[in-house]
Amino acid sequence: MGLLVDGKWHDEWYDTSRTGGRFERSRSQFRDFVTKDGRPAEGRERGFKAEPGRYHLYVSYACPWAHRTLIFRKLKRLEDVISVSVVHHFMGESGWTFLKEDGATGDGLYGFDYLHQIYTKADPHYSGRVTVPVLWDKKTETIVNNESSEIIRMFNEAFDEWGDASVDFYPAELRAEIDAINELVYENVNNGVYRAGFATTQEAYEEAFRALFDTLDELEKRLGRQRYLAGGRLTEADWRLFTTLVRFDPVYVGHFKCNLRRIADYPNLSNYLRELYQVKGVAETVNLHHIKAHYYGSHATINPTRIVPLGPEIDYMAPHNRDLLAKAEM
Ligand SMILES: N[C@@H](CCC(=O)N[C@@H](CS)C(=O)NCC(=O)O)C(=O)O
Repeated sequence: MGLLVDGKWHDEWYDTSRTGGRFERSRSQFRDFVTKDGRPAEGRERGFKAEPGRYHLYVSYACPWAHRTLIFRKLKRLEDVISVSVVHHFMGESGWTFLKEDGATGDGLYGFDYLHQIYTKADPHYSGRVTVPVLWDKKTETIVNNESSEIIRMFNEAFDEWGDASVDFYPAELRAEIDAINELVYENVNNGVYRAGFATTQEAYEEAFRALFDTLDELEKRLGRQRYLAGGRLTEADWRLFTTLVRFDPVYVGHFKCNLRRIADYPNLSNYLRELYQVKGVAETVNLHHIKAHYYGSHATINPTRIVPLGPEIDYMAPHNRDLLAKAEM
């Protein structure tokens, strides 16, 4: 685990000394958009035109943020349009690597050994964390964007000429609702589990833990009234929650000490999780081996023995009861 400073790799764990033991996620730095016409998106500098075969995605199967982009690529039928490389699940002193074993693909473009080489190829003076996902432009050989919430917005519409235009996870009439849910879920759940797990003081841990379970309790109630987070229609908000829920019982309960309740203890959340898992194509994007091996194996400050627990036994393919709640007409 480390970061680049002016293009040089430094092996360093997160510094929580100036934030009272609180983990603060750093802001993603590459923020341009691929657009249908190639003009820069509002407020962004560089323009990138949507073209089949031009873009490449670097992901980890372990990472919940990268997982969002894999789900969108799959459900928008972009697998032949956007190519992918999968990093190895172990993130050690060199950060994410392209070690080609155990389901990792290696770097399909340059044959690099480390993901940080992709960042310095884009910007030889880059300073900051080297994270997945990365959306790479093969034509200009640079990083377009390394912020998952924006990459999924591009996948949702920019490539519709080649993908499935009938699928829209961010419909205009639900945007305000989706944005509000995203904010709550990002802060307290998606990032909340990390804030609990990476906290280095009791106080910081408890703060994150309480906000996490208060929010899960609230979501449980919401899902008792409606089928999906924004109502009767499956949206981006659901996929963003899904990638945390699917990792929760196998990893966050134990490794990140998020153990007040398991998702299995929440009837609505657990049925909802199974429904999403069973959406055609989604199970193929979930790699529980990479997920468990990454967290338990890579975070030596939290799990120094690096032993990966064998349990729990979970059947995400077991039937769910969400048909009891109406699905909106699409
Ligand atoms: N805001 C980013 C966060 C991505 C992120 O933090 N990814 C983690 C893996 S789950 C990572 O690559 N961490 C490496 C590091 O922090 O050094 C996004 O959503 O795309």
